[in-house]
Amino acid sequence: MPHVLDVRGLGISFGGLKAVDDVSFSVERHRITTIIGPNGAGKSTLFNLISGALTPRSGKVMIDGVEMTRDSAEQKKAAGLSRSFQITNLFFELTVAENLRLAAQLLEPPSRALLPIRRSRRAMEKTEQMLERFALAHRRDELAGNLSHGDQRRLEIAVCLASEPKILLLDEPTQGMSHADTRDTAVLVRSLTEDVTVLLIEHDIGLVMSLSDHVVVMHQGRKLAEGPPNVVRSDPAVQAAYFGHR
Ligand SMILES: Nc1ncnc2c1ncn2[C@@H]1O[C@H](COP(=O)(O)OP(=O)(O)OP(=O)(O)O)[C@@H](O)[C@H]1O
Repeated sequence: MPHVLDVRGLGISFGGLKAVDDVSFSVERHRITTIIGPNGAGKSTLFNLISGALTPRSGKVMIDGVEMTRDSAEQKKAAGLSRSFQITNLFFELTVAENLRLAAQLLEPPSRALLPIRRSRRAMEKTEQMLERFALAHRRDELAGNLSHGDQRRLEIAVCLASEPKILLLDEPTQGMSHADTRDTAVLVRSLTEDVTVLLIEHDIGLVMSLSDHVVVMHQGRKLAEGPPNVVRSDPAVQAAYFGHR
């Protein structure tokens, strides 16, 4: 079976700057792979190249063995790649349940996509499932805009999952969260791997070490190292570049 995501020799430059330079790695199914690296290392650019927000100058992006390097973000989404970035997938003026139903509507075949949402049984069932799983059932009729920041981030992840993607790209899911919310989100992200493969960008090194199955270290646009968290952490090159000491 092919890897759910394969990145081969990916590169892009901005002016003279090689923001991502010849980066290759594979993502194993149902595991958590985390991209780390100092500010400006190229993590967000790499995510943009994978998700289709940017088109690479060189290299390949394969989803489930199919080359999709130059496909748009929408095409990649249809192929099962979903990206959560902060809370940008939410409609603040709709309720929690409505946000989920809209996303779950994508589960319907195109011929049924224009049915009134209340007649879409699959979307309704998925919505209920997500409300339970993400502990948002008691807030189902609240406007998304009125939720706490932590609940909004949780709803954002739920919305991404409601369309049953194969792979979920999470960009700093705990940024700006309280200690308690960070802990809850870590538990939640870990539980997601039952259904989906997770690719993360995360700065909180404690979280990276406890949550990741596999870590890819970026530095100045290049892949500096990759491996299990404890192996990567003790790598002298990573120590020097990322943790700032030798
Ligand atoms: N659209 C752009 N135009 C020009 N330069 C860019 C653009 N996007 C990113 N860069 C540059 O590319 C490099 C990599 O940036 P990127 O945002 O990918 O790093 P990062 O690892 O995500 O950093 P951070 O942790 O601070 O978010 C940086 O030097 C950045 O200034």
